[in-house]
Amino acid sequence: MNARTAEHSRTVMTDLVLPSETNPLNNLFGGELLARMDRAASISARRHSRRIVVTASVNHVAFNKAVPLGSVVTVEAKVSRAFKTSMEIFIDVWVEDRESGNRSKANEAIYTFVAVDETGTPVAIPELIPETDLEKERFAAALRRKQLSLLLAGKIKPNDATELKALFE
Ligand SMILES: CC(=O)SCCNC(=O)CCNC(=O)[C@H](O)C(C)(C)COP(=O)(O)OP(=O)(O)OC[C@H]1O[C@@H](n2cnc3c(N)ncnc32)[C@H](O)[C@@H]1OP(=O)(O)O
Repeated sequence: MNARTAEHSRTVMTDLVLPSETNPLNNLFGGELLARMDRAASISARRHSRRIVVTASVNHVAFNKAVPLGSVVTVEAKVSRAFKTSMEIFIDVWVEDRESGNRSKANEAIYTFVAVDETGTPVAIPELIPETDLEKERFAAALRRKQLSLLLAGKIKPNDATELKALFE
């Protein structure tokens, strides 16, 4: 299986914030943003693996900045590391200023997707090659995040979270 670059999986989705997608403060509803991020991450995971992919976990979400009604929102997803059958996807959310056109970072999230066959059984995926400094940084920390997610889900024992333990040694 040929390794693929992180850039190969880059997925960019740009859309408006409509009235039906806002909360009582007229800002984008959190669940709507989660759905947009899930869609972009799913396409990104599919581009890397060329397989059916399912969301296994939402590892991290930060709603740092409210996104007002009418905003132009860009969701950018990229695979940050591929393991055996699972992939970590980093999602950056940008909002475009109407007058200047400048983009500012509003939110970010990290999702885990698993590639599966037609019966839903996990299948092996290609390795990921990080190229830029940011891609390399995210790649390096991904194993630690995977162990944290598995630990919180009760799927590994604390002793098996070697990367996490190393932080405290
Ligand atoms: C596109 C969509 O939105 S689909 C809708 C939402 N998602 C779903 O319906 C998925 C439902 N869940 C499932 O089908 C299963 O739980 C799966 C396929 C995600 C995992 O199946 P499991 O039987 O747990 O498989 P298994 O234990 O072999 O894990 C598969 C991989 O997922 C990883 N994984 C499983 N759970 C987690 C988790 N909570 N956090 C991080 N990684 C996880 C495992 O570490 C393993 O990774 P690796 O092979 O790269 O080392």
